[in-house]
Amino acid sequence: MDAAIEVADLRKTYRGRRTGEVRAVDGVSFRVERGEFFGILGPNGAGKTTTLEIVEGLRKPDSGDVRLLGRSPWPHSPELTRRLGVQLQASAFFEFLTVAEQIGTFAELYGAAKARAAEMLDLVGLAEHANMRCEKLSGGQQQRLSIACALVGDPELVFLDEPTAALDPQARRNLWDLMRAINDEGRTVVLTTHYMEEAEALCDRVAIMDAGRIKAVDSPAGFVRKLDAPTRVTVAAGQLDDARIAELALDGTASTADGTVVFETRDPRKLLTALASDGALEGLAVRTANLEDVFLHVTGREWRG
Ligand SMILES: Nc1ncnc2c1ncn2[C@@H]1O[C@H](COP(=O)(O)OP(=O)(O)OP(=O)(O)O)[C@@H](O)[C@H]1O
Repeated sequence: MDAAIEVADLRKTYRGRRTGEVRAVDGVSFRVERGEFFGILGPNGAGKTTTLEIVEGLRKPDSGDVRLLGRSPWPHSPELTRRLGVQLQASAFFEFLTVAEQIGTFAELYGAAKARAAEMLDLVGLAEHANMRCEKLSGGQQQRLSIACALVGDPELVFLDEPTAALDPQARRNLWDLMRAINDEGRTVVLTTHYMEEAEALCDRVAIMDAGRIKAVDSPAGFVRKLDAPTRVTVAAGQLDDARIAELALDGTASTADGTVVFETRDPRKLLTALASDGALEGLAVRTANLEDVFLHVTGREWRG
């Protein structure tokens, strides 16, 4: 079977009078399998939206090739469009329409049944707001409505461009559940995000993007495993004397600052057992490497999501 997405060597340069030349996408290639939850993670301006818009067939690249479900997005074909669900970063709703009218318009465009529109509103938790005008919805509700509109045509491949940007943590978690459910139904999902934890929590594989390029692609766990970074164990100072700290640090490092002792070890189990038997667990914190450390390693830059 064809891959869900195959992208080869995409390039796009914007030319502005004030900004000069910006190489927004600078040789991007990747492949997404059917049924995958694929993330494109990168800071603001990395080129995620431009990449996604090209892949969706909304923007033409300067060069490069895109295949969606085995077909080129150009020229547009209704057969292919019907199999795609696109949620854009800034959704423009017809503000005078109600929620039901808005999604009804999308349902008509996709040739979907009225019942399907109601079902989607239910799925995203907006059924009781069906008669509310779109302009009255909160930010989170608008994001959910735009996802419902993207799903109404029952797409195989769903694109979500930073759907949780600017949402409060609770609304973000609710959307995570919704995105998981969409993928669990067998749909391929492509998500752009600048939230590390989001990519870590949702994606089967993540492409780390920076300055127009994809720097690496792997599963979140695979990235961290390959990094082979030590575990950082912190306890409150004052529970261990210097000699014991040095002894416990034998297979790693230890430093004391700001009232805490920080160990870096490759054998956290042994260290934690020793700390427990010393009764020195006050202020304990254990931190393993995460995608933030991976980003630093892969790009040579601190994460500034
Ligand atoms: N229409 C445009 N005209 C000129 N420059 C643009 C245009 N769209 C994007 N850019 C520039 O291209 C670069 C990549 O932008 P893009 O929006 O693709 O990145 P992004 O990773 O999606 O960032 P964000 O999270 O802020 O949307 C940025 O430097 C941006 O300023």
